[in-house]
Amino acid sequence: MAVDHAAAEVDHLAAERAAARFDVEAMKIAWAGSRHAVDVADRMARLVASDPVFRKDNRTMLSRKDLFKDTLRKAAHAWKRIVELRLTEEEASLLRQYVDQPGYVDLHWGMFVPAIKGQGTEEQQKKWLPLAYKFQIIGCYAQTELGHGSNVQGLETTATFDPMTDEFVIHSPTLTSSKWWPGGLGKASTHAVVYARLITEGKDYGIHGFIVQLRSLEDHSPLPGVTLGDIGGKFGSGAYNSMDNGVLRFDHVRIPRDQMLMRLSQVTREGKYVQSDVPKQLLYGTMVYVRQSIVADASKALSRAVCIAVRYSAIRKQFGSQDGGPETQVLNYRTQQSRLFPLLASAYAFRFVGDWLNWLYTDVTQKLEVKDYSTLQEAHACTAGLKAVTTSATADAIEECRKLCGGHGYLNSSGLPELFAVYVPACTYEGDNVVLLLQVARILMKTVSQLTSGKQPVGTMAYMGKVQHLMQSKCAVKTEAFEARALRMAVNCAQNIGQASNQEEGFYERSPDLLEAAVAHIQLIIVTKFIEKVHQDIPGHGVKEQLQNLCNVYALYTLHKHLGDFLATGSLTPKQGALANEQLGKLYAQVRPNAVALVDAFNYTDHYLGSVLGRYDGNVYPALYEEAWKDPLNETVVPEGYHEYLRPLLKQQLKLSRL
Ligand SMILES: CCCCCCCC/C=C\CCCC(=O)SCCNC(=O)CCNC(=O)[C@H](O)C(C)(C)COP(=O)(O)OP(=O)(O)OC[C@H]1O[C@@H](n2cnc3c(N)ncnc32)[C@H](O)[C@@H]1OP(=O)(O)O
Ligand SMILES: Cc1cc2nc3c(=O)[nH]c(=O)nc-3n(C[C@H](O)[C@H](O)[C@H](O)COP(=O)(O)OP(=O)(O)OC[C@H]3O[C@@H](n4cnc5c(N)ncnc54)[C@H](O)[C@@H]3O)c2cc1C
Repeated sequence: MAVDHAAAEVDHLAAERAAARFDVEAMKIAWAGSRHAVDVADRMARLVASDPVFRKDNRTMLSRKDLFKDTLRKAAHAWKRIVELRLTEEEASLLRQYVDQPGYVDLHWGMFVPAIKGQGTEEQQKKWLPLAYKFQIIGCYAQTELGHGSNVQGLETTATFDPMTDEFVIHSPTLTSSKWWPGGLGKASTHAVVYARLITEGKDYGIHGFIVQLRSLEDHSPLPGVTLGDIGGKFGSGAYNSMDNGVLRFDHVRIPRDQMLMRLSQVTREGKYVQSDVPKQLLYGTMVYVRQSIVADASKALSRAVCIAVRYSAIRKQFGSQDGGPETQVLNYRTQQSRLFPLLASAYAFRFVGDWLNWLYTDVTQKLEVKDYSTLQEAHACTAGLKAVTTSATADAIEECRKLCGGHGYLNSSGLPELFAVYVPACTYEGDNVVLLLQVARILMKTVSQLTSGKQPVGTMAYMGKVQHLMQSKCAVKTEAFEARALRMAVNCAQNIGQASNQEEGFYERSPDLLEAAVAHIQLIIVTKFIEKVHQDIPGHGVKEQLQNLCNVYALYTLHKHLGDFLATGSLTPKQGALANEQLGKLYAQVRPNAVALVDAFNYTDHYLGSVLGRYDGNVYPALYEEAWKDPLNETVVPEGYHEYLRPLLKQQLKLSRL
């Protein structure tokens, strides 16, 4: 009798869900942060999923032009719904997230508005923010240039004050000074916050922000002296190609003096440069804000990929059939578990560290308001380091999830190729990950150098104050091993740098080791924040136990992967390393029956997941089969080009064979 495999697969997910040993509804709350957060996210996700304008299953088949127009349409429709339904800021931001298509609105809300809020005076905020809030202007963040991105101090665009007219003259003096990359700039934005070298009274005062109008509010044409366009197609189909990353050149464009963002410093009517009594690093505040939100996004992207891979691994069967019975679910293979479960644990780890980072950011912002700058360095180190570590891990993990799904993972309909293509630039934008880790390393070296002077490190560096203990002990406790590893790596670097002829040369020579020391420090933060989370009161049957397991998986997997560091620094013995690996195997066995329910707790709709492999109902094979027929190539049975290229070839071969 023929077996209906498709029906059997659907039952399989039901069986997986029934086998879970914890309360999934309670885990949804632990993941989202509160009952309210679950409810509002659920409502917004369903609103988007049920609206045909937000359809995205055909996205990878659209031409660039159609894709961009589709993005404009979705953004306009989203705004219409936000206004009609009088959505709150929280609801509106979730709605945009679930629309799930990069576009100019991300930069408008994510960078243009925050830049004005952070760097504009109250008066400037009063003038510009209402326009931005009502979409009477569309803004982008124009910092990076063709020749300089990482090195912000190296930007070349100039803003020269003209006291005769009380204006700044914005100019692109070279090809390499062309603004290059800003999202939303290419086709949509009417305005930009432009970063340029401020020159007044013949002196260059370095990089400052200016609000510059780029396009007419009447017909969207570029204003005189402004040349701009899109920089061209990007990696992958669909993916980030919905975004109009742009190029922009200025030919002596004049703006009123009061369009310089003047919260951090001012230029007077006479052209005098006046520095406010705030640290100049606040110029980088928008980047700090976005870096912390990128950490939160890492857990979203990673959890989507993991959700697809876990559900599909429960459906997919290969080998192991006994007497014609069913084959083995690939999720039962130990290798599949050892590749997949650390990624599941990382999704939870990044979620919780992201929540903590959001708290830290809010705390720093409140302190800044009362001119307390004491935690600015901590905020910079944590946002930069966590952004780098979580995005690199997530990009690698999405690709691993694609491989975990075998051949079908390579199909666009699996959702994984597009997810990877959209996600991978996060390793570069908002600070190249290596450049950001080197910032963390600089702060680590500074902290180590201050240890001898008796200055007690604070915040996430506080563990370095236990230097005497951590440099000597063998570590029995997990966190202590992570602390010892991070501290010893940093101290080793500092000692090696100390032997160089000068500090900068030493830093340069030792930069590969410094990167690893920075990663070790950041991984310690992630492990610590996960442990702190599981020590909290977490309601719901079995929820705390599951999170404890995942926390152990994350810590032991990280330890296993970086065992070389732990052994080389003497933070663990080889025997401890082997025991940790043994323990990891046992933990995977505990995760196994709960895996499907643990990804259900992310509470993603099929629309948001965008994957035939990750469908909630597990009905993978009929969906894959159906999806294939939707490809434009299948619109005709005989392909276009047959008469031109295939038929003559085949006829020719036929003639030759008759000879
Ligand atoms: C919810 C909404 C989210 C929406 C998000 C939408 C996502 C859309 C997708 C993509 C958007 C992408 C946008 C972009 O990419 S915008 C461009 C981003 N560009 C960068 O990130 C550039 C990276 N480079 C830098 O940040 C800097 O150049 C630098 C690497 C930090 C070096 O700067 P600089 O040369 O000035 O500084 P030094 O290294 O000499 O350091 C001097 C001291 O300053 C301290 N420092 C540096 N940065 C900061 C900071 N951000 N905050 C606080 N302090 C900082 C540094 O530690 C030094 O301190 P010291 O005490 O030693 O003097
Ligand atoms: C999709 C996307 C969207 C973007 N959106 C915006 C936007 O909206 N607005 C905006 O202003 N910009 C935007 N950017 C630009 C982005 O911020 C920069 O690309 C990023 O900061 C990296 O800078 P870079 O391109 O100059 O890289 P580079 O610095 O040229 O990096 C090249 C290589 O050099 C290495 N490197 C650089 N400096 C050092 C160093 N000191 N030590 C060791 N190695 C080093 C890097 O690790 C990297 O391997 C976007 C970029 C992308 C890809």
